[in-house]
Amino acid sequence: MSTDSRKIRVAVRVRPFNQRELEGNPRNIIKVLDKSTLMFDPDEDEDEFFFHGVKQTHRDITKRVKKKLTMEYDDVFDNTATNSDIYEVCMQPLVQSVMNGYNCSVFVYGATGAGKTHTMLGNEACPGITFLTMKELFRQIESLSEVRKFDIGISYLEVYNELVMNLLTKSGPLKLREDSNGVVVSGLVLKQIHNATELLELLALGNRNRTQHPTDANAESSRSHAIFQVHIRMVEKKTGQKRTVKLSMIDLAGSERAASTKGLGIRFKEGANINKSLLALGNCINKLADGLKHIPYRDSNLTRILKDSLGGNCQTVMIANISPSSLTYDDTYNTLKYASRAKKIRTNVRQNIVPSNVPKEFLVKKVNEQAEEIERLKAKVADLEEQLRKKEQQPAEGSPLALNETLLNTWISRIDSCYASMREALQHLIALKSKEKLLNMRVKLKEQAETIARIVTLDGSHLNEDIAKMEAAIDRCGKQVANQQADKTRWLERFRHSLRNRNTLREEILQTELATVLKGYLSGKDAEIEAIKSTLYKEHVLQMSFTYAQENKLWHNIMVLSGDIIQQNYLLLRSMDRLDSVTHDKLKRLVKLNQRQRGVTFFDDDCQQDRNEINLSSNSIDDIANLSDCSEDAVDFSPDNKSTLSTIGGGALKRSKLNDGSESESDTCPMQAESGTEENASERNVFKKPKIVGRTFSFKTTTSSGLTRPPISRRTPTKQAKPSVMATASQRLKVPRLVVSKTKMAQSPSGSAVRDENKLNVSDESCGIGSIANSTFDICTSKDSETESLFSNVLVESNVDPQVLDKVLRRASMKGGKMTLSVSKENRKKSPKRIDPPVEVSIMKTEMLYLPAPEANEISYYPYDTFLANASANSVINRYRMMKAKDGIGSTGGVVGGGGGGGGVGGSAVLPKSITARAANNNFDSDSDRNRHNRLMGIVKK
Ligand SMILES: Nc1ncnc2c1ncn2[C@@H]1O[C@H](COP(=O)(O)OP(=O)(O)OP(=O)(O)O)[C@@H](O)[C@H]1O
Repeated sequence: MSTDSRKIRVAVRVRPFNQRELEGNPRNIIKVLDKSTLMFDPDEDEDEFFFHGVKQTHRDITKRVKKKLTMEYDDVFDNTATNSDIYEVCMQPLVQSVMNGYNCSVFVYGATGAGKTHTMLGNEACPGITFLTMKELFRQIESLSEVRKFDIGISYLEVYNELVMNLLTKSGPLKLREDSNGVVVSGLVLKQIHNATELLELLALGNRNRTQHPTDANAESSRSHAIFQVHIRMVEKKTGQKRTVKLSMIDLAGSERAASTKGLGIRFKEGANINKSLLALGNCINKLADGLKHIPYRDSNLTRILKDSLGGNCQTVMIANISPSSLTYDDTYNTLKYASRAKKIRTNVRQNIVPSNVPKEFLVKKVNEQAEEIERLKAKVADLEEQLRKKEQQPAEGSPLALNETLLNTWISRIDSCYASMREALQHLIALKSKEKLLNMRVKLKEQAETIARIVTLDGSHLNEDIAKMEAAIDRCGKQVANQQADKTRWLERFRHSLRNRNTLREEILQTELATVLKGYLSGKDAEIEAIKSTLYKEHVLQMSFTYAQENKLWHNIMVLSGDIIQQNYLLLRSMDRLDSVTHDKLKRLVKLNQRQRGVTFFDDDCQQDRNEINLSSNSIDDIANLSDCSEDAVDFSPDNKSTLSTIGGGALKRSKLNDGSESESDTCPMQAESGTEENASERNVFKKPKIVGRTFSFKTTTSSGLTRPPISRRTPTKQAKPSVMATASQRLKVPRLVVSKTKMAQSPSGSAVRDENKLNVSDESCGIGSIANSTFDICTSKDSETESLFSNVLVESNVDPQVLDKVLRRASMKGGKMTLSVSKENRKKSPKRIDPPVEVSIMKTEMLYLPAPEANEISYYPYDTFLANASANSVINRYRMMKAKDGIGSTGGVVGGGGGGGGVGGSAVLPKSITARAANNNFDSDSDRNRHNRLMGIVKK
């Protein structure tokens, strides 16, 4: 139901001079200028006056100065206008509104004898607007009778001396009350009419009952306010929609001053009441015109009845009747002023639709339709808002930001394509290497089997045949390896080519203004490559482990069967007393070997050379399983690259099984091949597997050149006060170290005592495994919480029986900067009390945790997830926009959060600033904060 705000339509009707006025030769004070304008108190038309033939222009100073007020209204009717004219202009539109369901009202205002009743009721020859309106109303009702059902009831009231009377029944006074529909006259019974003729009869009846007294101004002066109301109820036959409307036609009593009526006694009193109600009406009109909220409708019964018409849900027309005679100068002037004020009043009009008789189904349907409409509009609004938001976010075409984004997208697609080709080459290369390693391992295992087959044969009849089969299988493996060499070389070349492209691209990017943003993206791409590599390594190791496990199972069965046969033969020979000393010795050695396998094996220094030989052999099982020679580490961690673009920690740690750092494979690592200068190689950080000195638990860092590297603790911003240490640290890979809490003198191969703080001396052979158990080692000499976190996930490898080792590992714990390896009493009982040769234990895996590098040339390590999240082109663009917004682009340190190393890893910008900042200060509120930080920053080295 729409509500419309409309002004009151104000018309002014000027009646002709009546007989009395004409007799008094009055002056015309109204000059109608056009259909909406009149002039009040115009100049008089004067005859030209000539004196001695000369026109006299001087004014008659005895005459009053005229007001000459030009006033504008909606309609102005001069003295020639008929009631029909008034009806057509003012009332016909109202009739249409009534039929559309709007309340309407019209009231005539003016001094006594101004023509109000004439306008409203007229006479037989000239019917008033009430009759004409009702006639038209009935005509329209007739034409709509097919689709609507109408009920029409009328009431005719008068307000006389503040009393409300029913003119049709001459009963009263009636009381007024207000309900939701507005002001209602209590006990008012509507008279039903069916045509305009019936109306005329009722109007005549009502007028006869109306209080009238002759005044000086009007012989038939109406001394009351007459209110004629038509109540129409319309019901749509099809839908049941109901409308109830009210048309009010009000003939007000004369607004003249009491003096003009020259009334005395009762006349004076009624005049005072008339003026009181009209004064209240005037107040209401004034306040409504001023837009005030409180309107004093209750000041009089007239204003209470007119409340709807003036300020409610009603289309209202006010017809101000005036006399042109100068005799009513003041009354006319007041009427015009009121009319002008009333022009400013606005009413809120709405259709009075009451769907009370509508079927329920229809209402449900309507409600559903409207609910759908609301949802549709809501979705549309949301859609439009989203479009608007996007549009606002989009940089204007041609703006520097838009241009830079175009450039950024170009760079991103170049980077994507470069890394895609690198990824493809890497995947093929690693797959080929993995296959080659697997084949080599099979060859090795078959050779071992061949050796055993030559020994374990029943009569030698099938030996040659079996050996030939094995040889053929070995040959086939060898051929497969040879066949894929060409492929391997091709993919290696492509990989190297893509690496060169990447390096060139990096150099180019560094020259651009977008370097700061793109460095982070590049790092993310490096992380992707690293992640792919890790996945492929994992698959390779799983495959190798499976093959190895199958082989072990076979060997286990062979050993069980062999042991059974040997036992039986031994007992047989002994019972026959045929056991010679040589066989007996062999059996004793076998038993001893078997015992050693169950216990812990210690290697003497004498074994070191053999061990090295094993490790150096490209055919060793360990080496075959190791794919680390496909690593890109050497490239990423060369000093040169540190100063440009750092990569993530995939290459942070390279563990070599070689003491001298040389590669065991004939084909060098592709990554190393790119940047593998000798100098770089010497700087490469290699976790060297420890030399075994007695029962030494050793762990130290060396360079590949064999030089012992000074222990490097993780650099943190809090250590920036030590520039000498930091300068070294920033150039090198940060490697944690274990330091023995009570350093003992280790035995060198030559027997001389060597002090090595990086080794844990457990040479007390009386302890055996028990010495490892419950041992506590300090983590780094300078204990600090950060170094501790470096070792938060330590795995230990040993030559101890895997089952025992496993039990030890399960009890390896870290607490307060100490690492404790412990076995339960139960396990210790099972373990041999004394073990010879010595235990070899080395750190296999640690969880390496690094903080972001605070300086441009620092290497930083970030978790894959962080980089992968950062690797999307969108995120780069978003970051770029963010930076642009902060005006930080182009500045070296503007992007990077925390340490602010612009030349470092841009990826750190994705870290929560609070964390990086606190990390930079090494200032964590709690352990959980530190752990959270470590999780964000950590990389598990595998
Ligand atoms: N436009 C008109 N044309 C011809 N005669 C008119 C016109 N207006 C009024 N008259 C005549 O003027 C006389 C007074 O008019 P009317 O009774 O309508 O005045 P009124 O404003 O109703 O006065 P009151 O307030 O005292 O009732 C009537 O005889 C009426 O016929």
